[in-house]
Amino acid sequence: MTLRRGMRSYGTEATDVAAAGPAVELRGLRRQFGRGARAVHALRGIDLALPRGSFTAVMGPSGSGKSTFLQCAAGLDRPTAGSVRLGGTEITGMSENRLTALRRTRLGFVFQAFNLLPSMTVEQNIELPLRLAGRRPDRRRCTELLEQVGLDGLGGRRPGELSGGQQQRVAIARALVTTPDVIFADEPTGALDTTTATEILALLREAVTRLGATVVMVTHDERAAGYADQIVFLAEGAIADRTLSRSSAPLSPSGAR
Ligand SMILES: Nc1ncnc2c1ncn2[C@@H]1O[C@H](COP(=O)(O)OP(=O)(O)OP(=O)(O)O)[C@@H](O)[C@H]1O
Repeated sequence: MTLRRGMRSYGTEATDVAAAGPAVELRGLRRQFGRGARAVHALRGIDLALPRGSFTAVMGPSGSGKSTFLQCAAGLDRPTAGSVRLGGTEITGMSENRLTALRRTRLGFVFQAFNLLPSMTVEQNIELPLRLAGRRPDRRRCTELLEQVGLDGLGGRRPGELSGGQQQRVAIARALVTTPDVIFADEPTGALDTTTATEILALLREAVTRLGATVVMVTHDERAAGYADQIVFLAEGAIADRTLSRSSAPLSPSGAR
């Protein structure tokens, strides 16, 4: 499965000023649950900068802080300390309304359980982020995305009439529709068989390589992580290691290539 050429590219369209900076920048990120003797330090000071157009896998044992990392980086949870910049915008301290608006317009999400709305058609699911952001649904864009993810002609179906792999393709199209700064993927192949998982990972890889999308993916699966440019290993809430997965280009200390 490959993304077709001739697609809308990412990059300079919305935020030229910020375009030069990293897509994701985390500084001294801490997240503590509870207090005193019962405090759990889920994140203990994460420093990480992810360039635009990069694919990062986040791995680590159960309880190492992967979900907390994703939630804080995507503005779904508030860190106890530190800062999160997305597409050059500091989100720490943002009001809930502004955060919601930012998530709708500038972030994409792909979940293990697909999280499509069953009563809506495929096309309506893909257009949903545009509607929520108060933007006009764009039929041509939707058709283009359906082609890109290999679902031509299936726009009128409902999610229940699709296979798991097809549903995840819809979720990827939905994540791409707003041309977001970052796509956060949480175990996107966790519910899929090996062959289908490979197709979905190849699709995410191509969204990065050909469209210039930025993907941050939490996964337990080493093979899945192999599709990323780099793997960040968490252990007990800290970055224990970082390895380049596909490229041999060295990473600078700040994480930018
Ligand atoms: N809401 C919460 N309240 C208290 N502790 C929490 C909360 N959420 C997470 N934790 C704790 O923070 C730590 C990190 O949890 P997190 O879910 O981020 O790990 P994970 O690496 O995603 O684990 P898994 O791979 O099992 O999903 C764990 O010790 C967990 O018990």
